[in-house]
Parts: sequence; structure tokens; C-alpha cells
Amino acid sequence: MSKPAVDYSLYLVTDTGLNHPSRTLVQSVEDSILGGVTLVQLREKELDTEAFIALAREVQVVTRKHNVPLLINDNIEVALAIDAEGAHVGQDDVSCVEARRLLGPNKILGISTGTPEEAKKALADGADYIGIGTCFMTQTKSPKRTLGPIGVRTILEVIPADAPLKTVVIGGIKHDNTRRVIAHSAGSNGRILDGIAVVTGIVGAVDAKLASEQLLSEFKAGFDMASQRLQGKVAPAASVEEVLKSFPRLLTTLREKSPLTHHISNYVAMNDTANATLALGGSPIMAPSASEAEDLSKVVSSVVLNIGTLTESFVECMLEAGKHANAQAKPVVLDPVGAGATTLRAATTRRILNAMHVDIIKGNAGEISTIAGIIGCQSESIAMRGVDSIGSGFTDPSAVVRAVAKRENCVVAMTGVVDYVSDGVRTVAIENGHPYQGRITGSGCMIASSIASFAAISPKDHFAAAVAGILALNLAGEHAGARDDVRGPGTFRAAFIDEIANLNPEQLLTEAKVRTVAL
Ligand SMILES: Nc1ncnc2c1ncn2[C@@H]1O[C@H](COP(=O)(O)OP(=O)(O)OP(=O)(O)O)[C@@H](O)[C@H]1O
Ligand SMILES: Cc1ncsc1CCO
Repeated sequence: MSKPAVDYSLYLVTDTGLNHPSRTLVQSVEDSILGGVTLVQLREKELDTEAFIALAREVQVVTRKHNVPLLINDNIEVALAIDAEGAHVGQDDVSCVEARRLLGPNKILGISTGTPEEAKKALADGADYIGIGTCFMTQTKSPKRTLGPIGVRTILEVIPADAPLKTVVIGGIKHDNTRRVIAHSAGSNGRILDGIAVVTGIVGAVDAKLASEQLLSEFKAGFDMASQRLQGKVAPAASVEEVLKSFPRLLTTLREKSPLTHHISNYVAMNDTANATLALGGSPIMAPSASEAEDLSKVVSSVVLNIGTLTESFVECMLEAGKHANAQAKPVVLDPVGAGATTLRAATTRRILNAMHVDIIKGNAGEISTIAGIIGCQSESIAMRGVDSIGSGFTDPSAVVRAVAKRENCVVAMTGVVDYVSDGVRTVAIENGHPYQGRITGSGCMIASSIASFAAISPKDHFAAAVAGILALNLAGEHAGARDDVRGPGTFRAAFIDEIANLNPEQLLTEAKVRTVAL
């Protein structure tokens, strides 16, 4: 008998201890198959071989009835005894080579991998697939380190696109993070995950069939997003000229609609960001508690995550708000204030990027260089002193913003004397602004708020939102800086808020110094 063709899309891994008390494990398996599970692994760490075989036979009746392959975890003897379709081994179990020898060439063999080296070895050792994890923290495993979608991508990128090795991701995969994990982990070598492996999200669900249906549909949506991105099939974007022409209308609409933006901001700049949002025409709500993030996600139009004054409860709220914003398709703007200044800030930035899809990253050169490091983008390292970037910045700033945007599949806005914005395809430099903006605290934070208000109005083109958001405040900065009553940063701060409110939408067109940066 030759090896069966396997669909890895939705891979159920069982765990009796986590099985919902309302039904047996065998019922969970059948319900999940009816909901779309394509492959089942029986994982029973506590049973002796005899009991394991007995349970495996019961489960096999169901998997055979529905023609779904059954794999046995970490026990080749059981796999052979019931003539299962294959087995799955861990790094500390029987070796892949030995498992293959025992199983023969026609059984499916998978191995858990957590590093690029383990993935390469699995391929060389004859595995059919690898389970890449742990992606997120779970009830079944508490690893020292989680990979997140970016770590998963690092592993996918060492497997040649045409290698006969399939890949599934495991660890904390739920219906509300599946899309992001699949879309975001897609490798630059064209590799997309072949499936998701789920434990608690299915066996622990009240309705295992419904949970499986949702997971499968999210997997397919994520897979389509990833393939579209890799094949460059995303809808053609408006040209920079068209984008600029749309700005007066965007600001007018912003003022008419007054979109509500959920801010989890730092307590230094919180008041200024709220006032800048109001002056622009938007509506701010400053809400740093995780307990209200879900409710807010239903009524706000965009979210700002600003890590300026970090506490664990701020982080919890950011993770919660980001997750719900993603689920509600509300744009998320990340302001990684001082990301390079401390390990905590860098680690939190990494946690945020791993836990959600960020639509727009806004930072100064030091912050963007830290993000480039986190996501594995080659770039110069820019020093920071506290929350401020120091030195003259990148030799080629537009190349950095473009590379980070491309790799993160988002828009990157980098502020400084000249601001740069890129979505990975379109890149512009904005030469408006006033030096006083650099001499008051929170001017970058206000830019993030402005971008979030515009993103709410321009949900399909976040590049337009980022450029308009920066331009609006920089023009207000120029107007404020030119006023006779402005004598220094203090009077500038008040005049700045006035001039944001006084902006005439047409000025976004007539006074813009925005130039396209060619590739
Ligand atoms: N010398 C300058 N000339 C013109 N514009 C400036 C100057 N310095 C800063 N800006 C503008 O100020 C805004 C904030 O940029 P900056 O890089 O200072 O942010 P930041 O360091 O993140 O600020 P903060 O941490 O205080 O919020 C940008 O819109 C930028 O264009
Ligand atoms: C000064 C400062 N410190 C933490 S946040 C903040 C505001 C500017 O980002």
C-alpha cells in the first residue's frame, strides 16, 4: 500500500485531560471531523500501551468511517499494532530515523520542531511533515520561548519551496489568531503553512464541530491572504499622486464622521494626544484596562498602541485590544516608544507584533531600527537615548522603511526631520514640519493618533492614512511655528493644537512637500 495523500489543513491533536466534559474523546473526534478536521493525532501521555491501543482502536473506527488519517503520538508500537496511518514524534522521543525504520516507507511520519536546524534535520531524516511550535503560550505547554508568526516564518524559510516536507503550526492556535499566523508566517521563499494543529481550541470547545468549521474557514482565509501576497495579487494600489489628491476629501470626511479611536497611550503624552485627536476632528477615548477592550473594539474605528510608559497591565490591555481590533477589522497603529531603550520595551514590541496584525507602525529611526532587528530585517543599528533617537539616522531611510513594511506586510511611518512612509511598494518622503515639534514631548505620539484617525477614514489604504496623518500635523506645526505669539516650545504646544483645528483641508494639497522615493 502506498502512502496516502494527506490534507494537513486542520489537524486535530487530542488530549483527554482537556476534553470537554460533556462528551467522550471519541465523540469529540467525530464531531471535529464533521466540522472539517482533515487529520487526527491521538496524543495520550498518561496511558500504558494496552490502554492506549484500546482507545486508539475506538478512535480508529471513527477516523476510518470518515476516511481521515489517524497518527499516533510518540508510540510506534501502538501505531504498528493498530496499523495507523502514521506517527508523530517529539525531539526527545524515538529519533526520526528510527521511527521511519520501524514504520516503513509508507506511513506518515511527523516530528515537532522549534528551530530552523531541527527543520532541516527533519527533512534530511525522512519526515513527511513538521509540527512547528510552540507558536503561542498554551494550556498544554509552557515553553520558555514562543515562536510567534515571525519565528514560524524563520523556520519555513529554511525549507526549500519544492522540498517534500509539509508544515503545520502548533501552540495556542485559535480561530481569532489563525488568519494572522498563516498570513504572517508565509516565507519569502514562497512557503506557506500547510495547516494548523489544534488541541484545546477543538477538544475543549463546547461545540467541537462548530469550532472546527470556524478554524478551517480561518485557515483558508489566511492561506488565501498569504498566497495573494506572495503572488503580488493584492488589489492595485492608488498612485502617490492619486493619494495626495484625496487628502482634502479625507480630512473633510474625518471631520464629518469624527471617528472614535481607542488609545492605550503613555501618561506623559496622553492629554496631548487626546487634544490633538479632537483638534483634528476625531474623537479619542483613553482606556488602558484590558477588561473593556472587547467592548470598545465594537464601537471604536481604530486603535493606537503606545508603549511609552509600560506596565504589565498596559501590555495586557494592548494585547487584548489588538486581538479584538483584528477580529473586528479595525486598524491598529503601533507606536513602539523607546523600543530600543530597554529589553522590556523591545520584548513588548516583539510580543505585540507576534500577537496581532499591526496595520501601521509609526516610530522614530531608533524605534524602527529596533523593529527591523526584531523581525530579522537587515539594517543599520540606530542608537536611542530614552525615547529619542540620536544621531543622523539611516544612510538610506527609505530603503529601511520599505524593507520593514514589506516584511511585516504593513505600513511603516518613520518620523524625523524628514518623515518616510512606505507600504513596501509606494514610498514617500515628507519634508514638512517645524523644529519645535522635535522640542516638545509627545509630538510623535500625536502623529500616531492623527494616523489612527485617518486610518479609520481610509480603511483600505493605510499608506494614504499614514501620509495624511503626518502631513496634517506637520502643516499645523509649520503654521504654529510661524505665529508671532509663539516664543518657544511652551507657547508652540498650545498654538500647535490651535493650528491643527484651524487646518484648511485644501492646504493638505497646496502646502504638501511630499516626494516619491523611487526604488
Ligand atoms: N527638526 C524638525 N523639522 C521638522 N519637523 C520635525 C523636526 N523634528 C521633528 N519633526 C516632526 O515632529 C514629528 C515627531 O517626530 P519625532 O521623530 O520627533 O518623534 P518622536 O521622537 O517619536 O517624538 P516623541 O517621542 O516625543 O513623541 C514628526 O512629524 C516630524 O516630522
Ligand atoms: C518622555 C516620555 N517618556 C515615556 S513616554 C514619553 C513621551 C514621548 O514619547
